[in-house]
Amino acid sequence: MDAIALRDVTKRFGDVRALRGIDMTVETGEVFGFLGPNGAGKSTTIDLLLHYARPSSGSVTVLGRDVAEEPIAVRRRVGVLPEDFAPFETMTGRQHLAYAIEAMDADDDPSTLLERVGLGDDGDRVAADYSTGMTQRLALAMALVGEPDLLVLDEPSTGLDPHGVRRMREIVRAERDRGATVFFSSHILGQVEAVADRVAILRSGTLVAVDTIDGLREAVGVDTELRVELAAEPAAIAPAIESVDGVAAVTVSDGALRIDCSADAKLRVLDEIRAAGGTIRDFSSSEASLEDLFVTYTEGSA
Ligand SMILES: Nc1ncnc2c1ncn2[C@@H]1O[C@H](COP(=O)(O)OP(=O)(O)OP(=O)(O)O)[C@@H](O)[C@H]1O
Repeated sequence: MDAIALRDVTKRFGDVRALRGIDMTVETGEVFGFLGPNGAGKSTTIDLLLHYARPSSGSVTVLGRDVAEEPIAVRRRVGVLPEDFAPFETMTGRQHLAYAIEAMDADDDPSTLLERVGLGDDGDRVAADYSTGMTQRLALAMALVGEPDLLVLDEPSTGLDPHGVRRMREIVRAERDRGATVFFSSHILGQVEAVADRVAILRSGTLVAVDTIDGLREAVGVDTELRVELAAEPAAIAPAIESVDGVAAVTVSDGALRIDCSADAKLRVLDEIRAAGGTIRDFSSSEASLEDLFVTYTEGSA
């Protein structure tokens, strides 16, 4: 069973075509990052998953159920961290959790959840007084109530300090290890890279890529820059490397070879240098950042 399946989903708001035919499957047990620039349609997609809004056309299946037909059954198995969570005026963090536990008919211990998200010392404070990051931690704790089969996290890192970001990542991994599926939206790319098994990139309501991070790098093509220092003159070796499969360009700078190549060509390049008689003193490689990939996929007119 897929955790999420969208089939030819469109969503219009008047003249705005927020989603333009989305086909996407999230497998059970994976951490799936949902990326896109502002206005791409991420929140709209999440609203459809949770039946907060209906698609203009197409079908949305979550945990094997058609969301339009069984919205309540679906929601009982889904933990949600909404983008715009605002605590109730007078309730403490602990009371928010007690409320969520009752609503989910679950038996979690509020103290354990508060500890888990790093609010162990603040559970009895009024949540409306929490800082942005603390509010986000509380929202995550509420999403974890009842060991949901699917976690839907909308921009979960918003407002978190580096400790909070790390804790969020650890919780996401722990939830995946427990068997849950995690679907989270973000435009903070490094965090997606660190934790997602696969990512989808949305641009102006259209999916432009669904792949692993490595797969995206490969699809974009030239993605690795190798710098190799040789014992002898590098220019003599350069022609031999140009013909290696996956190499896009070879240049000599500062007495070292600079090779632009695909990620899987790195070892072939080093082998070829040795085969051509070169002695490698040192080498380093830098890979295209997710930021570069994101720009590659989302820039230009829609
Ligand atoms: N209720 C609405 N009425 C009219 N237009 C809407 C509505 N909700 C969303 N839109 C439009 O749909 C498009 C997608 O918006 P959405 O909020 O899904 O983007 P997003 O990817 O979540 O962006 P962000 O990263 O800025 O949160 C935008 O053009 C937005 O203006």
